[in-house]
Amino acid sequence: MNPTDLEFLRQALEVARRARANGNHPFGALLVDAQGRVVLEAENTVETERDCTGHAELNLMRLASRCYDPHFLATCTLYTSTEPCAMCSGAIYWGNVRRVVYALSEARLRTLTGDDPANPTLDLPCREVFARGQRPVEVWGPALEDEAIQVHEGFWKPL
Ligand SMILES: Nc1nc2[nH]cnc2c(=O)[nH]1
Repeated sequence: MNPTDLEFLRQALEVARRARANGNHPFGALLVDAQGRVVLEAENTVETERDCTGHAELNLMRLASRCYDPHFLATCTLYTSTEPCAMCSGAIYWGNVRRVVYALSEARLRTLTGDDPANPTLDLPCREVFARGQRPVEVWGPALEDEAIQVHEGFWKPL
């Protein structure tokens, strides 16, 4: 990880703040090419689209595979405000993105969401999902967790 990675992670936290302001869960993701250009960004849309698969990273990968070919995607980095869940890790893998940088870990997210039925955390580290694939995906994180937690402050309502 380098200082540029931290800048892009902070941008992903901004996207997560926007998702929350737009009535969704506080998650956001960015796709950045090898020249350091942000080529796509996506918010979580679970509430407004009434779509249980509307996670930020899955929305990003759906767009990415429509807009770009897999050779290009292999040169990009996906930045996300929270570690990708198992579902999103699958989408990242199938889409051929080879580098992921995340802020908040899934395990730390679980300490915030507790037993809130809106987020029954699937606590499976993305590294474990990627390790089962046939092609490597480099993963960096957690990073900036204290900043990442702020985006979730007061959002989740554990029973
Ligand atoms: N990383 C991530 N985790 C989630 N858990 C629930 N929704 C999301 C999402 O959009 N992104």
